[in-house]
Amino acid sequence: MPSPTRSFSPTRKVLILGGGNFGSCLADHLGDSDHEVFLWSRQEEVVNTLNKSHRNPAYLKDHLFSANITAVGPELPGEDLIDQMDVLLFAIPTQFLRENLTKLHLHPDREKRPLLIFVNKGIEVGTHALTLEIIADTCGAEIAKAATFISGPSFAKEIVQRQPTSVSVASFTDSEAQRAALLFHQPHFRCYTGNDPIGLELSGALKNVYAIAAGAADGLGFQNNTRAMIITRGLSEMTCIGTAYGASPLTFLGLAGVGDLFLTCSSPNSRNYTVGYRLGKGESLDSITNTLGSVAEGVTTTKGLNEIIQKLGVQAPIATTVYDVLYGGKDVQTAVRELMELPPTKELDLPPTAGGPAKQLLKKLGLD
Ligand SMILES: NC(=O)C1=CN([C@@H]2O[C@H](COP(=O)(O)OP(=O)(O)OC[C@H]3O[C@@H](n4cnc5c(N)ncnc54)[C@H](O)[C@@H]3O)[C@@H](O)[C@H]2O)C=CC1
Ligand SMILES: O=C(CO)COP(=O)(O)O
Repeated sequence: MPSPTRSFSPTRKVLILGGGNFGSCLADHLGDSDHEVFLWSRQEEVVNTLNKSHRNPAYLKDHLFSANITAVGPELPGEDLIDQMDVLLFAIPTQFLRENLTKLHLHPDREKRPLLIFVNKGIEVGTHALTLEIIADTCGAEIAKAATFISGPSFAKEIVQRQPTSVSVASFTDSEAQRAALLFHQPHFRCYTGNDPIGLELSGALKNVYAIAAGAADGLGFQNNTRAMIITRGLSEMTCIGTAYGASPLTFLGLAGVGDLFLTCSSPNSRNYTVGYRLGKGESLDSITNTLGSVAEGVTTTKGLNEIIQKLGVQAPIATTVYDVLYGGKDVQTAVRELMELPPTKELDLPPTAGGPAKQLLKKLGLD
């Protein structure tokens, strides 16, 4: 039974960039809490239909959206709208974030610019940058330091039905994480704050790769033992990669880590799991991505992650195998057999934390 909404934050003007499943869902969530919400979509039909009938014709089609949402687009909003906003929330897939951030003009002075929140879960192809680094490159270190990230087990489809849900909210700037948490916090949507945005970002991006593996195992017809193995060994790999990167290993035990890993590895509602499932059934990657109708960040993240794994020199056999299946022409059956034939190893062998890519990123942000 959904609980009533309560405002933990005064009414805010919020612009959400990205009118897909998650952007629309969060617009609805904030509209329901009486915030004044603007939702940017680059799809004209989405803008017109949302404004006319509070329906999104492309995503979450069955849902009647909050009347507190005004859709804008298809052009990216200009300073006239942005300057009025208290909050900007980015729900744009990671591969398109840089091109959009480059076009926005944000005031470097904290008092003169909105709170910035990012909810995408991926690693940029080519640069293998996290979102923090994309923000630093496009908007500068001061803005990246104050950016806030939300991640955790949260299917859009279930949030709009007000099913009890919890997420992690992280920023290097505690006050910004608190503000974002209060904005979203509701009796049916709990927010927990933290100060390891690098670990939180890695958690959200990496779990998508393991969701592809779990889906593939289910598609091949394997059952519960196999899925539990992939989730647990996936968590171990995520923690090792994250620790070598310079994140806190504890972050991977939170909602953004094991919470979201568990969710997306066990549900056909996950696009990443679905990609894996269809691969396991023998379909080609091109055919799957051309017909999925929505983004599966794990497909591109697998590429960037593979480069990160090579650079860090950590052992991550499941992630490496997903890369070989997606991009190396390895068939799924052979991939499973080869993984199972690996010699025994220690269950958890955490690498040292010092000196990973996080150190360079912190230096770039002036936080070293
Ligand atoms: N759907 C979900 O339940 C959740 C999604 N996320 C994350 O949120 C992000 C967005 O995901 P969804 O909304 O689900 O994806 P989606 O596939 O439903 O929608 C993608 C949106 O991106 C827009 N888009 C495509 N190309 C673009 C470009 N060049 N510039 C700007 N916008 C562009 C599309 O028009 C569409 O509005 C992803 O990183 C995803 O991992 C995070 C938590 C939950
Ligand atoms: O991240 C998600 C829920 O937390 C959504 O997962 P998918 O992108 O795999 O659908």
